[in-house]
Amino acid sequence: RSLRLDVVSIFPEYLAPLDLSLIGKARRDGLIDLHVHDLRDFAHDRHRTVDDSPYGGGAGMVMKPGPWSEALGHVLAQGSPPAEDHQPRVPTLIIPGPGGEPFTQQIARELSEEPWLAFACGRYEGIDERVYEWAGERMPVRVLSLGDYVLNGGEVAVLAMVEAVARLLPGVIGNVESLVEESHEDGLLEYPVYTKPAEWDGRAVPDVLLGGNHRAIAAWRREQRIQRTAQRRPDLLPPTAATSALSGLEER
Ligand SMILES: Oc1ccccc1-c1ccno1
Repeated sequence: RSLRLDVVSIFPEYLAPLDLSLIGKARRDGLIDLHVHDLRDFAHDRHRTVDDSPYGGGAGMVMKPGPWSEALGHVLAQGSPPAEDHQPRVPTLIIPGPGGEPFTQQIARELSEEPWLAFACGRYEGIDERVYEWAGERMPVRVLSLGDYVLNGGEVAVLAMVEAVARLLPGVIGNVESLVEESHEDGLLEYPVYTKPAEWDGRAVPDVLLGGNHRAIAAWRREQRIQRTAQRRPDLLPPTAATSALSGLEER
């Protein structure tokens, strides 16, 4: 199964890291087909203008609708005529933004099932609202946020989302078992990990991990995940589990 990715940005070189390491190998292996488009190629005035001052006043600049509709129209055109292997003719468009739905591992899993994703990287104070309407009439659109903080643009968010999605594709990650016991895979944070030497800086590795009792190791790791989640991310635990896990901590 291969994933087609289209990214539209005024800083296409920002997406260069996608050529490296895992994603780069996945591209060379044909698992990912990445196309980065420069939004300015779709701004036809002499200065290739992509932004202008906001109606209603206010600070900053807003990205103009025209170039976006041309760029996204160009992306859509890559899907017709219908691909011979019955790929859907439209991508799911992801628009990163601070006001979006929180991007989670669950959403990464959903997106990794899609054959075609497009990403629109907004800069400045955002993209003219009519672009969201225009796009929503032509393809599924999801506005997603990496977290509750402000970036200068969507490129960093796209790098993170593409990595989170691509690593779930079969064949991108070598050992698939590492995909199972990681943070957020089943709603819990990951357990602490150790490697040689068995004693370092006067600090020992928990005895249970040095023995061969795999049942005891699995139980210890499960307990660590629950405790660590209760300490750092009680919001991930159902209320009763959070308090009982924490009360277990207080007694120690
Ligand atoms: O702050 C942003 C500006 C543009 C595009 C995305 C973001 C953002 C912030 C958090 N997640 O995405």
